[in-house]
Amino acid sequence: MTVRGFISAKNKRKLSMLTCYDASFARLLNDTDVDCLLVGDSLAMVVYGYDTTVHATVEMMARHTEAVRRGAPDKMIVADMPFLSVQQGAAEAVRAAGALVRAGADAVKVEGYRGYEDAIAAVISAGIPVMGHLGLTPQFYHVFGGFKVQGRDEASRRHILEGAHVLQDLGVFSIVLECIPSPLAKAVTKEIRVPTIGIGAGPDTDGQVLVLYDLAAFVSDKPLRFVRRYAELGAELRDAVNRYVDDVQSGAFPSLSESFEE
Ligand SMILES: Nc1nc(=O)c2c([nH]1)NC[C@@H]1CN(c3ccc(C(=O)N[C@@H](CCC(=O)O)C(=O)O)cc3)CN21
Ligand SMILES: CC(C)C(=O)C(=O)O
Ligand SMILES: [Mg+2]
Repeated sequence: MTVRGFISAKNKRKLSMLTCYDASFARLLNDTDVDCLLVGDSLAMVVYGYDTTVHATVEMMARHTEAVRRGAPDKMIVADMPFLSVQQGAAEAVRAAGALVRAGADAVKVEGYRGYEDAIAAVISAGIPVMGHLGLTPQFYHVFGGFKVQGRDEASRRHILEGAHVLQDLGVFSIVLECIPSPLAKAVTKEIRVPTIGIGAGPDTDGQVLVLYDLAAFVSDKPLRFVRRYAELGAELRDAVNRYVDDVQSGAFPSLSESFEE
């Protein structure tokens, strides 16, 4: 899949995207049908254990993008522009986006738009495709007062609808819609020419994205409303670890065939 192919999928077939943060999972996902990998700044939470995504840095994103590219040579990769990387002017935004592309990304994703339209335009002018991201933009955690569904009041609805048009006019190739009411996601999807990718935005977007660790239930937290668990790998892995510990304690592991002769 290429950025061009991504755009032309609109009104033809649904797009699928999953987060990926390391080379081993990238190798696995490289051999699946998923259209696109997202090196999400959610890695600050999922991989590094922070409470929010504001802790992700350009260096962190670039290092993980390199790892994902090594593991998944054939997949389209989008890398998140981390907190404050587009808010410090166009030159800084281009520098950060360039670092992510040199690390192996095909495109970058930017949360929001208001106040940094110029920076988004500069990144696109530099030859780096940009994916927008509206609705629950987690980098605005401290403004929203938590991870809260957006687009429920008229001002927020208007901000999201306007934002979709502003981003389209700036030239983004796609827009992620996160945690907004389904009818609003449907309206945005109908109004704009580029594909929308939803997470917690209902069934009517042009595609869907999930965090791989959520889809596979690696962590046994209470599942978020918008997550479907396609596997229970967390429970399976915990069970495997406990069987390993039992075998170590009983001496059943390792066997002779798992050991070297003289
Ligand atoms: N593992 C993981 N999965 C994600 O989807 C994800 C991350 N991490 N980190 C970055 C953001 C944060 N996300 C979140 C986190 C929490 C809610 C949440 O608690 N949602 C409530 C509704 C909140 C409200 O509006 O009252 C829900 O019930 O879904 C939603 C999105 C989505 N992103
Ligand atoms: C949840 C997706 C859209 C994201 O931005 C991330 O994983 O960082
Ligand atoms: Mg993100």
